[in-house]
Amino acid sequence: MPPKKSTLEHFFKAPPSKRTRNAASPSSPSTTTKSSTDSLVPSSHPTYQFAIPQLPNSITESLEHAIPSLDNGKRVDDQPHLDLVHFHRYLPRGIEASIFDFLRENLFFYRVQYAKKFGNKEMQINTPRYTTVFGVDESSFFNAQPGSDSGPNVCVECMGTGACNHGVDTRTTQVIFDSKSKCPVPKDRYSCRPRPIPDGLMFLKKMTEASTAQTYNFCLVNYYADGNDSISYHSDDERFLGANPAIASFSLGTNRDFLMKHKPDKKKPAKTENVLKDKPLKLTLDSGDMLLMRGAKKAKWLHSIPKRKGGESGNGRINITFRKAMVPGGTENYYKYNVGEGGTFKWSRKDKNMIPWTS
Ligand SMILES: O=C(O)CCC(=O)C(=O)O
Ligand SMILES: [Fe+2]
Repeated sequence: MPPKKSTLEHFFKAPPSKRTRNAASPSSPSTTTKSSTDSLVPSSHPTYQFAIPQLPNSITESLEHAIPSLDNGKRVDDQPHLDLVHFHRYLPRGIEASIFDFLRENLFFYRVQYAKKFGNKEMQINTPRYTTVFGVDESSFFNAQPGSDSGPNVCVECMGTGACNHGVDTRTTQVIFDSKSKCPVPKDRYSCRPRPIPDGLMFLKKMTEASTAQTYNFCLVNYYADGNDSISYHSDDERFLGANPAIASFSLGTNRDFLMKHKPDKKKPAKTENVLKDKPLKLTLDSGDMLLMRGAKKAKWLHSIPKRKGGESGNGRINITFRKAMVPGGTENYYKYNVGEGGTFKWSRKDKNMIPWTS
C-alpha cells in the first residue's frame, strides 16, 4: 500500500517557508535556490562548537508532502509486554540519504568516556559510538532561535518590551526560561549547559510529533561509524521520562540489526520469557525507518545494536531519537552521557572519517 498522504500537510506548509532567512539575501520562498542552504541562516548558540545549517529546501519540501500517519506503521506487539510501531521507510527514499549526509557533515559529535561502579570497583567506560544531544526537560524551555518561528521569540513575560528587567534580549539570543514562572531559569538548575535544538532537527521533531501524536523536548543523535560501533542492551526506562514515555527512533544510512530481549522476570519466570531470554527478537532497521517505542511496557524489554562483521559493516549509520524528559535530572543525564567533557569530532569529507575538531 502506498504511504498515505498526511492530513497534517498544512501544519508543515507554514514553518519551512518562514524559515530564517539571511537579511543580506532576503530571497522569497519562491525564489530561493531549492538545492542550497545559502539563503538560510544557520542555527547558532554559545553552546554550539560551530553553527549548524538549516536543512536544504530540497529536503524540507519533499518531507512536507509525505508525512506518514500513525496507522501507516506496523504494530510489533505479538510478544508479552511488547508495544512498538515500525514505520518502514518513513522518510522517502533518496531524501533519507540526503538527511544522513547532511547530519553527518554538519553536527558536532563526541566520544564520551565516563566512570561506572561495578560493586566497589570503578571502571572507565568508552562509549562505543559517536553521540550528540540537544534539548531541555519540561521544567524549562528555550525561546525560539531569533528570527525563526519555532517557539516564542520574545520574552514571554514582557513580550519584548524589556519591561521585565531580565537582562536578556531574546531577539538576539536563545536563553532558557522556567516553564512556570516564565523567567530565565535560576543559575543553579543545571550543572550542564543545555543546547537548543537546531532548526534542521526541529523540523524533523515537529514532523515526528505530528505523525506520532506525541511531543518531545530532546533529540539524541548516535553515529555508528562502522560495524565496530554499537549500543549494548538497555531499556531507556529512566524515571525522568515520566509514567508514559514515548521515544521515536530514526535510522539513516547503512542498515543494522535491532535486537530485543525480555527482561528476566525474577518473581515468576514463565516459559516464553525463558525462551526470549536466550534468543533475542531481531528487527532490521533500514535507512529512513522510524521505530516508535511507547508506554510503560517498554521497561520490560531491553534493546541493543550489536557489533557487526562483513557485509556493509564498513559503512556508517545515524540514529536519531526524539524523547521527552520531565525533570532536570533527565537533562543532566543526557548531557553527561552524550556530550561529556572530552573533545569534539566533526566529519571530514576529505578523510571520510570523524576527526578531532579544533576551532
Ligand atoms: O541506534 C539505535 O537504533 C538505538 C539507539 C538507542 O537505543 C538509544 O540511543 O537509546
Ligand atoms: Fe535505546
